[in-house]
Amino acid sequence: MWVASSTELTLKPTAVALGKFDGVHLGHHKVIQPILPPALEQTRRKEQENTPTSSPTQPTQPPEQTYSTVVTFNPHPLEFFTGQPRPLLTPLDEKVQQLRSLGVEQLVLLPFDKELSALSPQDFVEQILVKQLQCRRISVGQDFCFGKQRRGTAKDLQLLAAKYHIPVTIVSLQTYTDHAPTQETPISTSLIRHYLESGEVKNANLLLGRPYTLIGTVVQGEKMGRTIGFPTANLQLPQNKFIPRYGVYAVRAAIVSETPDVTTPHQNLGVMNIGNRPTVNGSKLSVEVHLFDWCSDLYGKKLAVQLVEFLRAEQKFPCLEHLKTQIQLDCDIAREVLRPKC
Ligand SMILES: Cc1cc2nc3c(=O)[nH]c(=O)nc-3n(C[C@H](O)[C@H](O)[C@H](O)COP(=O)(O)O)c2cc1C
Ligand SMILES: Nc1ncnc2c1ncn2[C@@H]1O[C@H](COP(=O)(O)OP(=O)(O)O)[C@@H](O)[C@H]1O
Repeated sequence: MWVASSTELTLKPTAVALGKFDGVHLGHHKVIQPILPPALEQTRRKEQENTPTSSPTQPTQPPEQTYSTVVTFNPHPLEFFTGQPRPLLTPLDEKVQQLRSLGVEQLVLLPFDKELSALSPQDFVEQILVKQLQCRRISVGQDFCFGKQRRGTAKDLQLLAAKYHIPVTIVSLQTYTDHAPTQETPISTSLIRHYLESGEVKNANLLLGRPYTLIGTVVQGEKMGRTIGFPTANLQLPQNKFIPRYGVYAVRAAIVSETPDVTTPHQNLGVMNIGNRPTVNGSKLSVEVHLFDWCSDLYGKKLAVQLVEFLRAEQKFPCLEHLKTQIQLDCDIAREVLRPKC
């Protein structure tokens, strides 16, 4: 997938899905769907790529090729306006990986600055979408707002783009059925963040359409884990990764290459602790995983850890012996949680 940090570097013409897409959740999938080339078209393109010269059987006038493009803002507009770094469900690398798996060909990161934030809805359409991105088709969510002070709505976009004969698909908010009595709740990034903050991992995973995943490089810790019989791989996460509720989780993990593939099976089962380790008077955040049935070195490797279930809050134990007993219990519970159910 091509990642462009400006419109000059963009492959054109484009079919564009617009939004922030943090999390790339099930609602986002629906917004992205209309800009993806149909399966048949994808096959044709692949065939063309493999054919060195044009063959007489090819259609004489193939439809114009557009690049399926997700257009988003960098930094996140909230970060720009508040000056506060915003932790993300999917930092850039993970977002790229998720979009690629959906079949998106290009990600454009529009530099969100004073100039861009001051564009009127009309100027945004004319300058960015029409002139710079050569947009042929657009898809947005129903609640999409754009232009200066978020004045433009999805309907406005539809009207403005119609002047240039650009069709705009407005995707209604995807909902999921919450607890009884069946209540339809819109899927949103903020709801997923709420679930993760409160340890409701299963709900978060349901809305994401996949498990929430922490991807990081294994770094050295204080080498205490091995002394209590539970070595833990300490993960260094991207600085802006959203951290879920502190505590202990049942997890599935995979050792991944530099560019992790979403299809990598997460075969290694284990337990993860997220917190500051009050028992050993730790003061900074540590994210560490103990893998079951594993005994070799992981330093420097990249691990992708899927959160499956929140087991308990982090506690301060009176001594390491008590912590050790509790971790053994955590492992037993996690094995049960992770056991394939028939
Ligand atoms: C499953 C699990 C549960 C843990 N629970 C706690 C806890 O409740 N309180 C705490 O202070 N530390 C907890 N820890 C963190 C340990 O204190 C930590 O693994 C140990 O200090 C070793 O750290 P090291 O990897 O830097 O050597 C937990 C670790 C694991 C793997
Ligand atoms: N089952 C296991 N789970 C996690 N890490 C393991 C395991 N077995 C061996 N290791 C290795 O041991 C290291 C963790 O040992 P530990 O004593 O906790 O040291 P550190 O404090 O550096 O994390 C991991 O980084 C990894 O290289």
